[in-house]
Amino acid sequence: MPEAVETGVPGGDVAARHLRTPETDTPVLVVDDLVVDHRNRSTGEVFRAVDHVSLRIEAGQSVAVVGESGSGKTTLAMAATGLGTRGEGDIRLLGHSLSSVGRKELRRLRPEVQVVFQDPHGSLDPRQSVRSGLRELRTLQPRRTDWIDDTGLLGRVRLAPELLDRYPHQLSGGQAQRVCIARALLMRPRLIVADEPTSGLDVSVQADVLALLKEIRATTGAALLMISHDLAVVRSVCDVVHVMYRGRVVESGPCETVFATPENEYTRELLAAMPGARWRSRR
Ligand SMILES: Nc1ncnc2c1ncn2[C@@H]1O[C@H](COP(=O)(O)OP(=O)(O)OP(=O)(O)O)[C@@H](O)[C@H]1O
Repeated sequence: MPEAVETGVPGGDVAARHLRTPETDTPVLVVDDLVVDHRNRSTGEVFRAVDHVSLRIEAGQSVAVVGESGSGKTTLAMAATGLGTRGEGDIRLLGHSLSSVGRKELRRLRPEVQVVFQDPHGSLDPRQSVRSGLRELRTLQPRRTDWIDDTGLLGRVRLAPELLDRYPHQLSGGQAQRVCIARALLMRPRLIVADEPTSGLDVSVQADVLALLKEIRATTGAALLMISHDLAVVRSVCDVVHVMYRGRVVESGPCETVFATPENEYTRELLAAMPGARWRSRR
């Protein structure tokens, strides 16, 4: 069941009310027995990056995939959202199976998933000002994006309107990531995938960006799939965690349970080795 989420939106905020997605019982994402192989271009060797993984994200839920570098988190997220190598297994996005959906339907579904990447500057076109980048999105999706103007949108991610005329190289890492989040928000997605959204940022702005993602989830009702190696980040943002090790999900459950009483040896090692360990020992 989708959880009840307070919008926290002031009464007069028409744009925010329009933004909020309708509650629905259809899970945003269901991944069933996904297998993704990568082939090494020079040796031809096949490497199994995702090995029979299943997971489910309900409407409005906040789900994390954690694991060390190379464990297959990004491959899983990209395949599961139809944005990367598809692999084998069934993936249902908003109730539509990606293996049977037609091109037109896929085009309609695409904007429902927005990805925020680790490197905000790498995600933005260096030749486009913030304003012209937003204009391009509005041209591509006029009806989806007409709920708010540029100034209002930047306000939602706590950026001053003056930044509209800046180019990516004129933005700090934190500002650029907020622009990326604004671009995602503009599309009114049902699922936001955040792939290590704070690991390229100064420590001083990491907490602000996480707080912003949490707020956007609460005010829009969008589900969140957070990819991270940082357990402290996951704990502060997510309800449910899946722990990945060498392409497999080795443990899943509510964050509080998995972090307090990890059952898998690898999860215990992660907790001991990562910043989350400090959090646990402080409790
Ligand atoms: N396009 C590709 N071609 C070949 N191998 C790939 C490709 N993409 C990823 N891999 C390999 O698949 C494995 C999983 O990579 P993936 O990026 O999904 O892991 P990850 O857990 O997200 O790691 P990181 O946090 O470092 O991004 C790694 O060994 C990686 O080298």
